[in-house]
Amino acid sequence: METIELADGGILLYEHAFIPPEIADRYLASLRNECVWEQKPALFGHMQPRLTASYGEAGIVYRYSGLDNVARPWTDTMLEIKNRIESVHGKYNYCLLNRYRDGADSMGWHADDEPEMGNVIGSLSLGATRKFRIRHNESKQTMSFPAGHGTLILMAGTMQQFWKHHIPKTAVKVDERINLTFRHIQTNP
Ligand SMILES: O=C(O)CCC(=O)C(=O)O
Ligand SMILES: [Fe+2]
Repeated sequence: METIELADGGILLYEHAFIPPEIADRYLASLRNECVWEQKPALFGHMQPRLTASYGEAGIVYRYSGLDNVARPWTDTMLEIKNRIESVHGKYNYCLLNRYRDGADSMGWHADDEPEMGNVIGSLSLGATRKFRIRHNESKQTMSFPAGHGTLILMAGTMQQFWKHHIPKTAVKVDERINLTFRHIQTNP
């Protein structure tokens, strides 16, 4: 595990082959089949350029960009992945999954900085390798990390306050990629 200390207290932990390839193959196949994948609306009448799915503990709703994402119950595959990531860092009650069907699917620059969200996000990538890019809000310093089959990226510290991240489109012909972001969403008492 590589620890990258970012400007202004952001922390990024990176491990390229966190999950061995045979196990990552099994996770990818299971998640493609067992998740309920949806394409959700984005701003200005567009649709998000990817598919998503929401899983977690009962009663968790993750709101972002005006969308309510109600968690479906954890699957066995997700619980297995969650345990592996928690053994490194963090404690999670929700997972947002993103499925990038090809190089035209992407995720724009954003921070996961909703007030109810914990500062630790555990992100596992499966399938095609895509670039995970981060950029400092003020200095615009940019870094790029290859997110491959079994790569773990943990975002922690103040990263969501001072940095944004995204998955750019690519003109290179790439296969499908599934990413899981495990989060901790605070519930109202
Ligand atoms: O696909 C990725 O690696 C990034 C996903 C992400 O940033 C998010 O779900 O908030
Ligand atoms: Fe994100």
